[in-house]
Amino acid sequence: MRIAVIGAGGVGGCFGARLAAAGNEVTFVARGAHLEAVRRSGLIVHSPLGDVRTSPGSVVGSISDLGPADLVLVAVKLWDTEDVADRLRSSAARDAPVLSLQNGVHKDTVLRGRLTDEQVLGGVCFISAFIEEPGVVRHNSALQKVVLGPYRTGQAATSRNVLAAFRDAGIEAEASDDIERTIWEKFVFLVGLSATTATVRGPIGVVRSHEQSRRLLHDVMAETVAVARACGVRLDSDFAEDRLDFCDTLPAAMTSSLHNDLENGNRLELPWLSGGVVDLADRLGVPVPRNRTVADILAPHVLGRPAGS
Ligand SMILES: NC(=O)C1=CN([C@@H]2O[C@H](COP(=O)(O)OP(=O)(O)OC[C@H]3O[C@@H](n4cnc5c(N)ncnc54)[C@H](OP(=O)(O)O)[C@@H]3O)[C@@H](O)[C@H]2O)C=CC1
Ligand SMILES: CC(C)(CO)C(=O)C(=O)O
Repeated sequence: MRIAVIGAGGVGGCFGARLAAAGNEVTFVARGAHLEAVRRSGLIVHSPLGDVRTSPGSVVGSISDLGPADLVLVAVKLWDTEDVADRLRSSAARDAPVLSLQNGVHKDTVLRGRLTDEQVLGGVCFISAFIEEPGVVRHNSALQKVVLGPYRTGQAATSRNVLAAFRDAGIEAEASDDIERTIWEKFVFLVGLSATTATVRGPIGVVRSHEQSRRLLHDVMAETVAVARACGVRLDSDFAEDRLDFCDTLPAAMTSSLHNDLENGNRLELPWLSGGVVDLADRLGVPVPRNRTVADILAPHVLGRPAGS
């Protein structure tokens, strides 16, 4: 399969390198120092599942340099989604099925609005990975999973082919018959994990073992469930309790990419996490005081470490 991976960072780098190692013709789109390093030496992925190195020729510097593809994976941070969709629309890969592995409930709305409705599949991924230095991605744990599915019945065969490509590459991959709900299920958990680990500035082990931060985790997720239900997504009313039980099964040291980005002084995806919950809630008239407070506390950090801190 000819696979274009837009964004060769933690997510795109890990999944793209595994798909390449399985014999797919993978082309990464990268930029800056990362692009130069991958051009020189290939993309190196250090992983507890085994290290991988891609060939130096497998990267281009712009979406407009892509050739025709059988699948496009989108793995950029959420603020780059509009730009990626616009560039993709005028590239040689414009007709390929598109699967975004990004977080949140907004990304596919953006992609479906700017590309064709028929080409965008739904998906989420579960992994913890980041760019350690230009050309090098570090995969932190054995967790490496995708869940994907069609938004429309006409996409069923494509969705099955993409699922098979992931599985053939040794990646845990599940089919969802209600991908919108699956994306919201991950969102509820992710908003809770991100909000609490970033504001407590500690991993889930710390958050869940203190009464007040544990209640915060529950309440942030319960508010997100209420917003999902107001959007018409069929989540059970006690889904936050279910996710709290799930949080108790996680390794104590686990944290969120938002918390990592905060600690490293990077730009944050907050406007699409607790901030995104607040925006949706305001339109729907759902009270979300906990998410609003989290968004307010972290607001000074959204564009990176604030001057003077
Ligand atoms: N990291 C993780 O563990 C997880 C992340 N996710 C989600 O996956 C998405 C991607 O995150 P992550 O992999 O961490 O992001 P990274 O920042 O590690 O990687 C994104 C890469 O894409 C590059 N990029 C952005 N736009 C373009 C473009 N137009 N052309 C070429 N390269 C481009 C960025 O470059 P530059 O740095 O110059 O902007 C960066 O190198 C996010 O939505 C995140 O929430 C989901 C699960 C886990
Ligand atoms: C929760 C996790 C690690 C799961 O993939 C994630 O998506 C994130 O922190 O961005």
